[in-house]
Amino acid sequence: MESISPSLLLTPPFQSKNGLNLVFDASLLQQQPNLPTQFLWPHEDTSYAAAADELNDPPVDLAGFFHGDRHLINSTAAQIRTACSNHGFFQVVNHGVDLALVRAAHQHMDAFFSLPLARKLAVGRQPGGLRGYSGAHADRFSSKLPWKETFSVTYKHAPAPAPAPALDVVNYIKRGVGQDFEESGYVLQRYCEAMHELSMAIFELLAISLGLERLQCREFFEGGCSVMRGNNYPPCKEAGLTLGTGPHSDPNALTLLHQDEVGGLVIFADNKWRAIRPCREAFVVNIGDTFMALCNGRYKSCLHRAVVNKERVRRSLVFFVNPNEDKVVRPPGRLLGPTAPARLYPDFTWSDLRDFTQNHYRADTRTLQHFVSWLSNKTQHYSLP
Ligand SMILES: C=C1C[C@]23C[C@H]1CC[C@H]2[C@]1(C)CCC[C@@](C)(C(=O)O)[C@H]1[C@@H]3C(=O)O
Ligand SMILES: O=C(O)CCC(=O)C(=O)O
Ligand SMILES: [Fe+2]
Repeated sequence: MESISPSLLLTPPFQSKNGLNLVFDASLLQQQPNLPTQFLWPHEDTSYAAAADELNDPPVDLAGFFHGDRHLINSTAAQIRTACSNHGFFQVVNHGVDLALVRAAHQHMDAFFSLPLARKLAVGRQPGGLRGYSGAHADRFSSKLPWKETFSVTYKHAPAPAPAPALDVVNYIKRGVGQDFEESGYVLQRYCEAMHELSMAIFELLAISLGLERLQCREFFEGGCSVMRGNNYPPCKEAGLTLGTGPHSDPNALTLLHQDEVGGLVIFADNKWRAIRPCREAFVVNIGDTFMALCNGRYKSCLHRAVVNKERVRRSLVFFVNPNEDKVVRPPGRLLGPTAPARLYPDFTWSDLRDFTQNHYRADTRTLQHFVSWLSNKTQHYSLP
């Protein structure tokens, strides 16, 4: 804490129980002579990311799937099978999502992040919860802080014959941020609906690619509560010493991400860290730990991180798809059986894994393996960095 001036620390009522919290105000932090030590990441985490070559996998074109062309559906599923078996990452184009909606979602997130700090903190994430504002996660961790602020909302899909469309996102934003953000609420609600539709299409392709019934994965994930998050990564003079998001795999099942034109997403593929060149028309798709467990390790959960830029703010929109919290994650019979490998992971529910990452363990590159040992012995103690 010595390197931080008192104006950079939160004062009551915004302080958390565990004492002094850093204020994530990037322009004030940048006036410090050195990057505050809380934001330093180990050299082995920052060095590879900076030197990364680009990954040049061609994107997956979803046009054939949406036109119902059987031949193209099979070749698309084969392309997905290869990408997911190798590194758990691919990008999709011709995905049917209106690019004007994507642009609007970025703009409304920008408007939120431009608010005075006090208004953002008023909708601060509650301990253990997944929605709300967070500045560098400084309320949860005290070292290796990510150079970012995030705003997250939760979204549960209301199936078609519902009596009235669920407006959870609109209501949360109106109540938490203010009536003046009602329009943002509607835009982000529509964005979540579009992401939900796209994720269901991808689950169909994942099921085909695994040799399952086409609707098997889709049905498993219907009714889950997803999280939509805006990440705002301000510029950082000492970008090479910190990270926007540290190395990790996503604990949820599937992640759909849209990065802006600045770039900064780096994934681990073919034994190397590889930069992902931004593509306005594409969504990045990552397999997460829950899907890896569900398919008994056939598909890898993607290791990735985000670097920050020296001059420019970078933004990304992320949609984390989860199963319903009490659904048991167990590979379907077809992925087991006499010729398939034995079970790699025990049964668990998303609520177990969510609880683990929110209350016991900071998600990183080894979340799933630590989770498995924690499950077998819940008294095992983890300390947050
Ligand atoms: C269950 C979750 C935990 C995180 C948000 C969702 C899905 C991804 C996780 C996260 C993004 C992985 C990197 C570390 C993390 C702390 C972050 O940088 O935000 C993770 C999220 C979290 O715990 O809030
Ligand atoms: O911003 C990015 O490109 C990556 C963010 C990420 O990995 C996450 O939020 O889980
Ligand atoms: Fe991630």
